[in-house]
Amino acid sequence: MEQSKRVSMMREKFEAQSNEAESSPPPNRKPPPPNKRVQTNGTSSLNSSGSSFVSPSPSPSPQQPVKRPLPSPGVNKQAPPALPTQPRPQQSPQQPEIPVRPTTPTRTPPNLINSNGTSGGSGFSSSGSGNSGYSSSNNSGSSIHMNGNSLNNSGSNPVPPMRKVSTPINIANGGPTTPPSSQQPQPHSPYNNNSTQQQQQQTNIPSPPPLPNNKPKKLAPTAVPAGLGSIIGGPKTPVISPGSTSPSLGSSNGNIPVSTTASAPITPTAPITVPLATSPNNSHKDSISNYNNNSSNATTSPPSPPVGNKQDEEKKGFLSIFSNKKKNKDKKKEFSVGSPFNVKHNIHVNYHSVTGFEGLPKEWEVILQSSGITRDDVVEHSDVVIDVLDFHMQQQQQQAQQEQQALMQKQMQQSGIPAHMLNNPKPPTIPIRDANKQPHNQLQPTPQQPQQPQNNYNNNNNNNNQQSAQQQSAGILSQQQEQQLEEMLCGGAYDDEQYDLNNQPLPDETNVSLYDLVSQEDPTKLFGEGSTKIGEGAAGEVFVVTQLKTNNRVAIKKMPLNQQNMKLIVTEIGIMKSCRHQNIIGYIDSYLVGDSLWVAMEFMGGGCLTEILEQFNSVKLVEAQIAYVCAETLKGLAYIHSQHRIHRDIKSDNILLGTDGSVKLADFGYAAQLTKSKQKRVTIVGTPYWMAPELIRGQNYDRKVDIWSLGIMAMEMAESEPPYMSFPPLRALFLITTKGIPDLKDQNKWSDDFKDFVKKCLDKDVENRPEAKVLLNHPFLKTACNSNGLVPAIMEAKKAKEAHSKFSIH
Ligand SMILES: Nc1ncnc2c1ncn2[C@@H]1O[C@H](COP(=O)(O)OP(=O)(O)OP(=O)(O)O)[C@@H](O)[C@H]1O
Repeated sequence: MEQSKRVSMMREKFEAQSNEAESSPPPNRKPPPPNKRVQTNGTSSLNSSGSSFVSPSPSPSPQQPVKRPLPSPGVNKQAPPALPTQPRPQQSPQQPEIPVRPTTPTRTPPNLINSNGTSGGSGFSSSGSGNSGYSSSNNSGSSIHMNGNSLNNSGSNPVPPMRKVSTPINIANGGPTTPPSSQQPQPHSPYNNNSTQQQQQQTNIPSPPPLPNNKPKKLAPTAVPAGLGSIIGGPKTPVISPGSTSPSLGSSNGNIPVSTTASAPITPTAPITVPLATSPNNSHKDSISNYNNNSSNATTSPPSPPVGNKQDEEKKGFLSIFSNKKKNKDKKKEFSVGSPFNVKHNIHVNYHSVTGFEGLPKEWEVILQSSGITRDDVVEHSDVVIDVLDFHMQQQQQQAQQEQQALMQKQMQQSGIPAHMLNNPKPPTIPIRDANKQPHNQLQPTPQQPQQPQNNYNNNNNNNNQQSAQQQSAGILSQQQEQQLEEMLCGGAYDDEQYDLNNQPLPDETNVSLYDLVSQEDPTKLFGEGSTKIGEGAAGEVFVVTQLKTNNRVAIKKMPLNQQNMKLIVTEIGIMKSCRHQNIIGYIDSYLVGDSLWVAMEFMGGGCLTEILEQFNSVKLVEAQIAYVCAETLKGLAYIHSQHRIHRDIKSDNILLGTDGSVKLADFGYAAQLTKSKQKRVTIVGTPYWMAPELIRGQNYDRKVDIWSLGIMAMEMAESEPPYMSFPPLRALFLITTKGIPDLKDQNKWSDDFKDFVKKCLDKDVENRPEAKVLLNHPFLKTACNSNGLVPAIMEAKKAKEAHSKFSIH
């Protein structure tokens, strides 16, 4: 596809998403606290208020030897309902399919962006450093004035300071499942000051929460778009100053009128509508148009197309690289010009014939600045740059969505109406395969889940495949299956058959609702009163409590519920519940408590693998330990892959360790179930540094993305951090995609087997990248220690951590 067109579509999509974001419903998962992965010793008690676990936050230790990533604002853990995904339309103005899952603070990526959304060195600065050719300090070109402002200026910085790098993200490239919501206040936006009374009402006064059966209404086009639309086609339309020359991003074809070129002055009283798409039928354009003009008929003669003089052709701006590729085509674009009102010129985009653009919309500047992508990169890998920018824009949009959702959630809480009831009177259903036995006396089978005995595990009888597939989608294990699972859970021997993909036919999609999955019991009667907070992530907080019946310690993850994360949570617990394997965290049950869902699971006293890696200065894993963790992780992966599931967020943070050295996969928030109708995925989900290239590019991908992430995790264990951690996420994504993964730093330190294992996991050619089951036979894994071999590292890391924390207290 032509670059200019792609840029144009990307912009269109972004603006449409920005609009959606402004009008999208309340938040999903709880935004992450400043410090994730904080182990605390605070205790609290359970109650049914939904916020019963209270635990003092640990004091941050300034003495931590290894800094883990702070949350990256632009890189939000996004949640996909993985189950069923929309294909990724290249030109979709729709929202991401899946709710945003807030970031979790872990490692600290470089923060190249200051509070003004600018950084040095990228050459994209609008202030014109003059070094790169992407900016200009010379305003010899003409200037375009646009009304409105960017997210940066409106208090919603599109690329806020980095908070966390290891933040999982999830971007579905299909349409949004997020119904638009009521209005959001527009903090500090100049629009608020300049807009009409109607605008003020719509942007500043939060509407009451929607009634249960009313689908939240999408904001009228009067909503202030969050993204570029706010600058370009937003509430205030760009006003072209007399004689201005277009620095339009897509000026060559007129697709992306950041500003338009006008051969004649247009006075502030003249209505201007800036089309955001080339298609005259583009509904998004129409909506913007109507918004701007309050009159869909207000059109005037089209302004001249971008000036195609020699200087323009020589422009060196970043986007000209794309736009110049087809510069002579599509110049005759129709512009409808409506009447502006109460116009103010807040943004000035200048174009300098030599140095490029000055005053580009903040979002674009920030994206370019933070990416660290050079002009040469763009020339060489323009497709990748567009993919990465596209990806980044969607992230920003999701970020904005999160913030709005958080606000709405707060309003709902204040109104005393449970968020999940307001947003989601009917529980969402998603297709999952509940292969597990329904918990006793809790769940009534749904119509889609006839309770029939079945054999969906290790079914070697091909004749039974069809029947088995049906049974799988129905759930419930036979006695024999139960037995097999119990053996596995008890650490019994496994055989290769259990990981055979052919033995597990793709399931049909089955709709399962949250209410089908949760227990109706009162957890406050099941667990002891004292609880200790042991962790915190984007999805919620984790506590350890005592199960009264067994006197065992169990972990409870408490996740606030709302419409956005409902699907995600259903996916997570649906998959957890139906996974029974020695290397998968054991699911106990889940409970609805107020507005929250409590998920009870097996407690892993060793914490997560990251906790060892955080103590890298004092605790270093040796190859035998790395091989052991890789092998155990692979067993878990081979198991879930055999069920046609993809974890999609494999990293040290999601590997939990027992004090006995056991290793288990956790956090299935981003897992996906492949089904007969959806055998590949396109949703972009994961955590940037661990993401496979095919996933970053938004291509069809499958379970092999987990193998890639395992390879990154192996490097993480060797070097304490994943490759490219010192780069900002966007740059890292670019490097992963274009350059692949660099070799382990100290080549002499590691065996050939280990290096080969890593290399095989990180093969960019998906076909060559081995399946989990195949990798289990890799010679490197033969060198693994046993579970006892990992225990010392777990204990040492704990000690080191305690020592640091004591040190920091005194
Ligand atoms: N079963 C468990 N046993 C012990 N600790 C746990 C358990 N589950 C979670 N934790 C701790 O709580 C932390 C957060 O848990 P988890 O990763 O599941 O939450 P999350 O909100 O999904 O996080 P993320 O932001 O990574 O998605 C983990 O890193 C781990 O330290």
